[in-house]
Amino acid sequence: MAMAAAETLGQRGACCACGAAARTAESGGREIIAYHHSSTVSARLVSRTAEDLASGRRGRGRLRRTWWLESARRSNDFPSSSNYVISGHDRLAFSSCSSTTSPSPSFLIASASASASASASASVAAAAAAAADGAGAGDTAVATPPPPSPESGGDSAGGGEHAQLMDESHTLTLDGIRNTLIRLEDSIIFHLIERAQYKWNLPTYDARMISVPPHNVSLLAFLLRETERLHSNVRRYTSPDEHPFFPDAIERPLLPPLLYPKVLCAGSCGVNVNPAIWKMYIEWLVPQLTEEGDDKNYGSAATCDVLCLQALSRRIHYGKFVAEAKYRQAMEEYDRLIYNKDREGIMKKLTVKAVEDAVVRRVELKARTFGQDIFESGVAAACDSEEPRKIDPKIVARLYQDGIMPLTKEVEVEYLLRRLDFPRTP
Ligand SMILES: C=C(O[C@@H]1C=C(C(=O)O)C=C[C@H]1O)C(=O)O
Repeated sequence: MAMAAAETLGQRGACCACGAAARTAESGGREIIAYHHSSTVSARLVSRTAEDLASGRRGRGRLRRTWWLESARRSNDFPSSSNYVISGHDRLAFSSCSSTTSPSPSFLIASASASASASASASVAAAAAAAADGAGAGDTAVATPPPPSPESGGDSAGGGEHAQLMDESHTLTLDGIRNTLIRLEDSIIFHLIERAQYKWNLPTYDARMISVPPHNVSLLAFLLRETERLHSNVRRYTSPDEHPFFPDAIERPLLPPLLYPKVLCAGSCGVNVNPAIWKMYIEWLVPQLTEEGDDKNYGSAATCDVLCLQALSRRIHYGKFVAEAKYRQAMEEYDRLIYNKDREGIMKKLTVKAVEDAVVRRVELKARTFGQDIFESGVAAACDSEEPRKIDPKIVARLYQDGIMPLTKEVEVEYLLRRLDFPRTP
């Protein structure tokens, strides 16, 4: 079927997945990204200007149309000049590969010329990311503007070469990612212990009690926003595991861009559950964690809050890497669930109850251990004693059980639902 549609377009190209012959049509400033992908084949048309394509610059790509070949076959709705008017500025690529067992997720890009393929790959991924933003997101998953693109690095102050980080995408393993999550537990618990030394200090969170100009927001919102703005200057939010709470505050980095290995699919930057993390933290966690009342240490409390929120966000959005690793282990099955938009089925498939139980047991023990005093004699209170701790271990266990893990899984699901629309950049 793919071949038939490709022949309708009547042009030539090559499938980067398996080297099979492919068909493309090209004539200018728009492009269709086509890819075959395990059991599904799809084609996407993303509009970009001819100038953007020619310069390899990231344009404001706009998703025009997606064809799913499996459903297209049923409805006779093939991407052809009869159901989409291919203008003089359209470029189309369409994989003719009929394989249903591609070795890895991949896609085919119609580049302006064969020699431009490398930069075109990057810019098409950027266009796809931009299209993801335009598509919007669900209740908890809020679209974040993609970080300033490495391709546009010439504008950064400081100049210099793009630094290419080691490409470790091929070593992405679930065990490796789980180890990172375990290490992040330590950071979260230590930050919570720091915050717990101050009282609740409600005025820190209520703009009616302390309102900071110019946006007249709460003290915490002000401090976090300004922290993010400052950190964006040193390219914090160009890292795929960092997500801002205030995307509108992000500025262009002063440092030249780092080129991160492309591990996640291009649409992943559209998944940002920080609004839900913020709500959970302020409305549930802080009141549980702290002693009720007001000790006037609003600035100190807010400083701790910033570190807690950033650590929570990092851990929860690591779900994208978890999802990618899980996807690579069972592509065919996930493809089917994603294709059917089976949110519940995806959630069921990625949930590992035994791992979750172990996480809850471990974080409770860590909180019990880290939250005790070490005496000069070097003898700490016995781990299982009921000596008061700097933090209630049961609250940390509940935080993971009812907050962190459900949100991590929400990120995993949202990421996977975008996984076929935006394949991993090769
Ligand atoms: C993160 C994973 O995915 C899910 C989420 C978990 C978590 O947030 O800790 C634990 C197990 C899974 O249900 C994983 O499998 O490790």
